[in-house]
Amino acid sequence: MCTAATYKTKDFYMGRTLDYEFSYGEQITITPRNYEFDFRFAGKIKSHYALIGMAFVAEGYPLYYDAVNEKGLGMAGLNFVGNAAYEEALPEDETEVSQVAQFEFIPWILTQCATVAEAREKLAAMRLTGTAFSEQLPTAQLHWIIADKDSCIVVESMKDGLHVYDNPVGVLTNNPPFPSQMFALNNYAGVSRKQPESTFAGVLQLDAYSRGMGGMGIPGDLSSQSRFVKVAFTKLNSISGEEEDESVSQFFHILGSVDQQRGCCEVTEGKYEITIYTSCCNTAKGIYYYTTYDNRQITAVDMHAENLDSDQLICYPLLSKGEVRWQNK
Ligand SMILES: C[C@H](CCC(=O)NCCS(=O)(=O)O)[C@H]1CC[C@H]2[C@@H]3[C@H](O)C[C@@H]4C[C@H](O)CC[C@]4(C)[C@H]3C[C@H](O)[C@]12C
Repeated sequence: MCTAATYKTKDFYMGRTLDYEFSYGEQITITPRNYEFDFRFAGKIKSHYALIGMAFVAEGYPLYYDAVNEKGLGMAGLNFVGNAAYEEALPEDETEVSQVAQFEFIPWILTQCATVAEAREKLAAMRLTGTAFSEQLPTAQLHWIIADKDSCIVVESMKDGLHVYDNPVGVLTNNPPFPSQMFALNNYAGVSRKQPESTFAGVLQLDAYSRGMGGMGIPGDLSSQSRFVKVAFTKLNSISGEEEDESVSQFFHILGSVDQQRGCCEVTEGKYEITIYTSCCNTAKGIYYYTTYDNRQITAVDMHAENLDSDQLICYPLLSKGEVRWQNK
């Protein structure tokens, strides 16, 4: 499972949890402006917006899971297994629109678009193909969240075509498709951050017998639908200061509400999904903050500390070993 969320204070933040039972060896990856993208069908882009995000670099190519660009547009891919369906690639002379392989989708949008509005224009003129990166790295079944400080959309490529939905909640998890996720929020219309009132039945006077009963009724399991509801409630009720440290701290608490602990979700015999990493990107400043399962200390990489006019990828391996800060020895 995975969860993505956006958060706005003085700046705009976007991030995700990556829940899985193994890691591909992903790294924080900065793609500077002059790294040449050689798209499978859409040709080369030599000069473009710079990106920072999490990617598995294969054969020198950044296979992004989530990223933001220097203009403040962000995007993340989350599993959509069983529902994702892509187009067959057509010969060039049989289509007028750009064909983009699913593994190229994040760089295709983020190298060229500064806003969600511009991304929408690209989406209206493209076919997303199921082309695999390689035999060893087959097609990933994903859907995507794309956001800037003003709006957020979800893109789902399904058997009946490419859907682009407004996302007023700024949250995405996995299955079912986004409209069903949104619809499920109706079941929680009565939930409140306040202590519950006794409205169960007129003949009964029920007691709010403990503090902390705000949010009563929100699901707590790790299913995708439940995480959607939980993180939407947490994010939309979230209160924090506006400063960077307060915003980043709060963001990790929002995604922490759906953190996945080893042992709770067995995906195959003896294999457990865990939150491998959690990210939070300040989209205005190009800073990628992250924690890992064993390293709860927030670590950060700033894209603007690098030479963004270079043509070489810049990678930082995840610092995944945690440290205890002793106070008495
Ligand atoms: C497994 C990841 C999604 C995690 C997630 O959503 N978990 C939920 C599990 S569940 O269904 O709800 O059980 C996805 C997110 C991004 C994906 C990667 C990116 O799309 C980049 C390439 C794309 C290649 O086609 C396959 C390898 C790959 C490197 C992908 C591997 C894997 O599918 C990733 C890492």
